[in-house]
Amino acid sequence: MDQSDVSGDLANILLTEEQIGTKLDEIATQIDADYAGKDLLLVGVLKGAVMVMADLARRLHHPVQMDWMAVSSYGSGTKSSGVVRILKDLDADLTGRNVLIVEDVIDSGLTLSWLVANLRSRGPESVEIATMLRKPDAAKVDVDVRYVGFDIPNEFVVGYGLDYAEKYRNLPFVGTLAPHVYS
Ligand SMILES: O=P(O)(O)OC[C@H]1O[C@H](OP(=O)(O)OP(=O)(O)O)[C@H](O)[C@@H]1O
Ligand code: HPA
Ligand SMILES: [Mg+2]
Repeated sequence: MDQSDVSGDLANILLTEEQIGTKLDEIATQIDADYAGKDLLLVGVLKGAVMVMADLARRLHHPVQMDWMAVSSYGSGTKSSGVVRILKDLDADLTGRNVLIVEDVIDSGLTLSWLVANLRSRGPESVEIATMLRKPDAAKVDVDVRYVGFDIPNEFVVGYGLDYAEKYRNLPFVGTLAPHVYS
């Protein structure tokens, strides 16, 4: 998709590519310190976390393994259904592992609270969360998050992995959509 094709669809740019990169540098430094000398398995949640996983993992000075899960609660809409389905499970056995879930956004929190409980039941040493975005005003359940990029307003956002009806994931920044896109 040529980005000029979607520029008319955006109402506002919330986070620039540069702001995202600076924040990832900070989070990577913290993760390196917190997991020094420890095994670490990064679990990316498809598809939204692809960008943050790729950019964060490359900033770590730490030997990590990477695995992926696909769960879906949003389908093609802008509201969580609250029903989480596993579309693709992990390949890795979590027994005794330090797991860091990597997410693009925590909105209602329903996906992550379900996922953390699911992964904790598999016998890991630890399960923590790193998310690029969090919407405090949208929280329906409390989720304990170790690493947060940005707390953002309760608006539907796209870009940097986040989609609306599978579009806009490849934008290098995070923005809100113009109202005409929804109608
Ligand atoms: O906190 P919640 O309200 O549960 O929302 C967060 C989840 O919703 C999005 O995934 P989505 O189901 O849209 O799948 P996708 O990553 O493939 O777009 C996002 O990537 C999170 O996984
Ligand atoms: O704001 C959002 N944008 C895209 N996908 C999402 N999934 C949960 N919240 C969002
Ligand atoms: Mg989505």
